[in-house]
Amino acid sequence: MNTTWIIVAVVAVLLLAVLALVVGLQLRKKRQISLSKPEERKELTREERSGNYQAGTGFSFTEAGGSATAAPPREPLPRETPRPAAPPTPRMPGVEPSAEPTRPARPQTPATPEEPVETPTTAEPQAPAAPIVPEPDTRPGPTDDTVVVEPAPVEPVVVPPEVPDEEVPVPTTELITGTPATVAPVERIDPSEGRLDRLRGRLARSQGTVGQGLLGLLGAGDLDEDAWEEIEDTLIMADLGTTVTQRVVDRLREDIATRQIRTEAEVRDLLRQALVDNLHPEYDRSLRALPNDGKPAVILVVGVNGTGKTTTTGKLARVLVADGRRILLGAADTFRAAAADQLQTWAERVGAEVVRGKEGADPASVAFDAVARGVETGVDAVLVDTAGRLHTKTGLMDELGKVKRVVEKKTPVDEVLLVIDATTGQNGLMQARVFKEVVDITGVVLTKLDGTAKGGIVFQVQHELGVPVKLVGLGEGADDLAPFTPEAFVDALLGT
Ligand SMILES: Nc1nc2c(ncn2[C@@H]2O[C@H](COP(=O)(O)OP(=O)(O)OP(=O)(O)O)[C@@H](O)[C@H]2O)c(=O)[nH]1
Repeated sequence: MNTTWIIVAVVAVLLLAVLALVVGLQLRKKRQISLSKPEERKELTREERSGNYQAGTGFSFTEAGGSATAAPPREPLPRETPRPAAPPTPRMPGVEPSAEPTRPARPQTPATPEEPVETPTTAEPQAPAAPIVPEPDTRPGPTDDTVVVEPAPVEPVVVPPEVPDEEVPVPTTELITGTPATVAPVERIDPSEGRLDRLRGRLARSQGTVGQGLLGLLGAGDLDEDAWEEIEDTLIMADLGTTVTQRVVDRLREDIATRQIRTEAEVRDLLRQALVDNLHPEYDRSLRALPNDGKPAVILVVGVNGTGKTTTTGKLARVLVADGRRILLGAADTFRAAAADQLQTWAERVGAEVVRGKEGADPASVAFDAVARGVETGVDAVLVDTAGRLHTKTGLMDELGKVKRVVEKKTPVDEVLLVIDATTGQNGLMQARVFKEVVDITGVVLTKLDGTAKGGIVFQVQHELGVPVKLVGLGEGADDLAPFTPEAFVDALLGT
């Protein structure tokens, strides 16, 4: 009897062990997702391999109006992205690509900038609280702080600042030369419409690492914990940051589990959608660059040294001129004379006036004069290029705040565009945080996307600050500026 019971017990234990083993194996299998490879993998075309940053849209400009404020508060991400309506197609003459403008050669050292000596932080900088002592001016002509330069200068006129305010520097003589009439552009400008199409391939390097890495992992077959960890690492390496990375991965895991996804193509679609949705396609990315109520739109271009502010200002001027707009450029970078020269070259090429200050002049004064001049001459937009400044230097950031406040004594600032160099990665986010606090940025221009294997900083800046990326720089060429669209960016990233 006893022996029988023992045999029964042993058999029962054995049965239980086998059962546990089977259940364990089933559970493990469930956690792994096997993707079936498509029967025949379609060979990518050359264009598809080359980055594919290709939205067929043009730039979107809207009327100026009211003070520049940051983007609308973030809302919860929609699960399905509604395709945004195509922005209105700008008026464009049929023109041909132009050559790149000549500019003074200078070393490109964004990380270690030629930075002005910081002004004292205790008091608001007074007129010319010059960071450097200007060289004695031996040139003939005006000795004042601000001049307007035109292709064909005429009789000088005196234009005093209109707003008596202690913060508005009151120069003794403010000399402005030139007439408001602009001349025809000296060169042809690339049409702005469909520009992304023509710039396809510039993100090839990004695609090479991020896109191929992710799709390689997702398409490899079993998606176990190790694979998900690798996917996370790839996203973090691409500068998406931990929060956005987690959101993307969680979303992917959930979708793959609940939607019975089994093919590589389906996973690719899910990845694309998760990335696009995390780029806030709902944000308004139009530029307030059109006049309102007879007053020009005012755009301030800010950022740290060497990110591409002057180049972006020049490129944007070209887009607006190509769109039939009259613009005026303000060279409020009074620290680096070459920057004002550079802007003047851009202005000459598009036939725009430029108001520039002498080296060491108060940038707020120059910016004010530029805007006053633009209002007086009835241009459509005034683009003010400011000096590069490290976000860590309080004095310089205070100076920038003053520039905006002073300009607003004359007319509201409609856009404050922060130019971020995409190659600087995480640092770009820190810059954005500080600049947003000081001047309430309304949009980001992400430059040098053509030269980086990352670019994921777009996700972080938008996610954390709620500020839309509005434009991207995709090269040094005069027309290598394009509107930012989330779908095109993700397609370029994934190489689809
Ligand atoms: N590859 C590439 N280079 C760019 C892009 N945008 C600007 N650059 C280059 O970056 C360098 C710096 O550009 P600038 O426009 O002088 O930069 P900045 O911010 O005005 O410089 P500071 O006035 O010194 O602060 C130049 O060599 C530009 O040609 C871009 O989108 N792609």
